Amino acid sequence: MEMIASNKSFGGWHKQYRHDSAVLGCRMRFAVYLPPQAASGPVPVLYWLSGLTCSDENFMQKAGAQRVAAELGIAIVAPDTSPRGEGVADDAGYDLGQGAGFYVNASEAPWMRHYRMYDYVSQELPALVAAHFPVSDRRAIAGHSMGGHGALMCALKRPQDYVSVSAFSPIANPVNAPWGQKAFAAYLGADRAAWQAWDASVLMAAAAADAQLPARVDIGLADGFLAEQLQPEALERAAAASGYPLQLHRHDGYDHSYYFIASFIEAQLRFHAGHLFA
Ligand SMILES: N[C@@H](CCC(=O)N[C@@H](CS)C(=O)NCC(=O)O)C(=O)O
Repeated sequence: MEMIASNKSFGGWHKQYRHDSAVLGCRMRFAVYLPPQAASGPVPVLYWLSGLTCSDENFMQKAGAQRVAAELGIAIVAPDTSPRGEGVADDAGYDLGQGAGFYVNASEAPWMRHYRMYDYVSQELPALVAAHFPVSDRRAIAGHSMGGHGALMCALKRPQDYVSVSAFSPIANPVNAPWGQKAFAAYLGADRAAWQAWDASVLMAAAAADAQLPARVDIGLADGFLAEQLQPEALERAAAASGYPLQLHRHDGYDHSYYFIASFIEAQLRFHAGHLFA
């Protein structure tokens, strides 16, 4: 692991690293924010999964999360959104291939060789972070859009690994949305039965009572992707079906951008703190 950037921020440190991922079979970059409290002992950690076209940098540069993370004493880890590199399969579209890994493990050629983002964000990266940084085993997960869905999916598939989950503008039901259908057809194949295990609304509707985590979702009502791609009502129906403790907040006038995320990241961080420090 090689450190490639280090910036002091609100008394803590933003750092970027490169490492060779065994799971993805390529060199990856990720970012960490370490709050000042990390200098004197282990701190809980929030994983942030970004949306289409993003890298580890969008959240760290645009969300303005460092001030509140420093106050609360929460580390934040932001991975990239796909495997990367010249030898890694790609597509000309912004919504498939590099920058658009959808946090699934691909089963189809040519994607299956590198696109194993679920295993990367839920297992390889947390193990690497635990080995190199002063973090406790209290872990939460959050994300935006494709990454909002990824966060919900990770929390639903591995509830034992997290204490809480949140999302901004998630693609709530990808098996029924154009972005999700395009990506899942490529990564998982034509058989839609195989897609179900990677859809947060499908998983939430079936979540057993003892596998449910506190969940907060924030949606902007002026988000141009809301009706066609995001479909938050699918998640609401799923939560109602299983009794899942989902808090869905709708915000008038906000769009899909980081201006929206920056406006409510404090609320999401305080939500997670209530569980990370419980
Ligand atoms: N480029 C796409 C949208 C991509 C997009 O909105 N990406 C979101 C995540 S889904 C994002 O966070 N973009 C990067 C940024 O705003 O920093 C389009 O124009 O339709």
